[in-house]
Amino acid sequence: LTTTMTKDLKVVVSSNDYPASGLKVLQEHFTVVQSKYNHYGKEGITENKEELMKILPGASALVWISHHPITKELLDIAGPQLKIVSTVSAGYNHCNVPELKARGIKLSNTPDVLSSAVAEIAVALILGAARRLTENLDQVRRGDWEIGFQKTLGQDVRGSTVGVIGLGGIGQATVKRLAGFEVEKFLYTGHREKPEAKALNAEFVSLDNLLSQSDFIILAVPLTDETRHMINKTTIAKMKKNAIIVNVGRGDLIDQDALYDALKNGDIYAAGLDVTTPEPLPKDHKLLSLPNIFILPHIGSATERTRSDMGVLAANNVIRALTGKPLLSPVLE
Ligand SMILES: O=CC(=O)O
Repeated sequence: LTTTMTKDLKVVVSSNDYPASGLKVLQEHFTVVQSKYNHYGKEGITENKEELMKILPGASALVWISHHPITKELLDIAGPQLKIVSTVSAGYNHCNVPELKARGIKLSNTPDVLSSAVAEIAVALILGAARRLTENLDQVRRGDWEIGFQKTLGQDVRGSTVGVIGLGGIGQATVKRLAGFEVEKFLYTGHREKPEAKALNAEFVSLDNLLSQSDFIILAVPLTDETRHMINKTTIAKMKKNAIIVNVGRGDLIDQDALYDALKNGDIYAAGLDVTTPEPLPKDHKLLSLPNIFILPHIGSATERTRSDMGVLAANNVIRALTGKPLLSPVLE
């Protein structure tokens, strides 16, 4: 297909804050219609939903910037010519894969390009939780510093055992970054042993082993029916008392009621979360009443370079789908 032919094809971009670099790639090939609204912003979901209802009909591709679900209704409104949903995220738990599959619609995501940025946030969460940054920042903000040698003491990463649940791109990038912290031992668990683990000095163990041995437990798995609430009352009971849980995957990997109880009762030491349920977390949510939790507002991939790379990859997947070529990062094809 030549560009003049593909110019007849309509590509819908679901939000007004898609990176300019990605938009430029799309506009060279297609007629791009972009929503005036941001899924997350003040304008909110309702306005954007109405806008999408207006702009979706006739779309050949949908570039999806949000974790709001891809519903049957949206797909019906788009129409049978829709060839691909290109989600600008690594996670695709919001994409209704069975429905896309049933309709023969392709799905792509943006893994790998975000692994280092998300790993940097995993390191930030580790340090934030271990060094009690929530409490310590509070002291600075209040102008009421605790004085003394044995004040709010934290935990070392040096000499610790770090357990990674899900040694994919993000898990591997996190281990690489932590290598300089003099970690004693890296463990990981997942469906199968990973060839990359050898070079990282990471040992494959069962989930139970990882839970009972790790000082830091890092969640870097996708959210699926299998992983939903994998951190719960039962699995927390297997952890060490000084365990620190870090989550850069999805909020629903953790049963937050169980996490709250464990942090409140001192059954584990702390948690660092970049993802929660819901997002945004209401400011009166009970998790925010805890001193031993360090929460960030889902900023894992939120750097200029990474978001731009994600935008361009999503655009290139659209080009490939609409010109009959294999996707660069397929989920479904
Ligand atoms: O959460 C972010 C992503 O899945 O890319």
